[in-house]
Amino acid sequence: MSRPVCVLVGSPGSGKTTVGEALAALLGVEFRDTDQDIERLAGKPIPEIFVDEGEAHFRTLERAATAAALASCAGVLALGGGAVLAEENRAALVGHTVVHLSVELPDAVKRVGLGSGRPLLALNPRATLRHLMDQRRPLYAEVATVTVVTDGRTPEEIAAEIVALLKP
Ligand SMILES: Nc1ncnc2c1ncn2[C@@H]1O[C@H](COP(=O)(O)OP(=O)(O)OP(=O)(O)O)[C@@H](O)[C@H]1O
Ligand SMILES: O=C(O)C1=C[C@@H](O)[C@@H](O)[C@H](O)C1
Ligand SMILES: [Mg+2]
Repeated sequence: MSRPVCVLVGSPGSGKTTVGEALAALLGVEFRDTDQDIERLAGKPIPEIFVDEGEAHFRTLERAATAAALASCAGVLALGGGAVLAEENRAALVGHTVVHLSVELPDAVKRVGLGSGRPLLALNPRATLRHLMDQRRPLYAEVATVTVVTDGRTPEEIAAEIVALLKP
């Protein structure tokens, strides 16, 4: 059993993967991302899991991936944007250092763009993102031990702020 140095949560486009990689490099620790774990185990990209098996099945895989990563990651761990929806995942985060990367709609829309790879945002990304963010904001706040604002800032600036926050 090991525990992550910190766990990153936040909306799609908040920068969990990008900031997480930069943060792990600064700290000299491994970077782990449950979305990548799920894709590796399933042998296909997340959009294909949504199409072939549906969102409920993806959420089942996500609960298992979250529990496994919390128990085995000793570095920086990024969770999926929707992981906080599950009470089981929120309960599993108690006692961990959880950093909420906050982002407001304009920056989130710019970052997510019209790119592929985010099945929930395939239709009407702006309205869907607004709805997801309104629904999840209280859940990110519930699990977070610290919130870091990301709007208008580079991933490197954000990672450096987190390093400072993690110092005892
Ligand atoms: N602070 C930032 N400033 C500008 N662009 C950023 C910033 N953070 C991330 N990005 C860009 O936004 C896009 C989304 O970032 P990223 O994939 O890291 O988000 P995420 O939180 O991991 O999303 P998801 O929940 O979908 O996995 C990427 O193209 C990334 O380069
Ligand atoms: O916001 C969400 O619900 C998701 C975010 C991504 O990280 C992936 O976990 C998946 O595309 C679902
Ligand atoms: Mg990501």
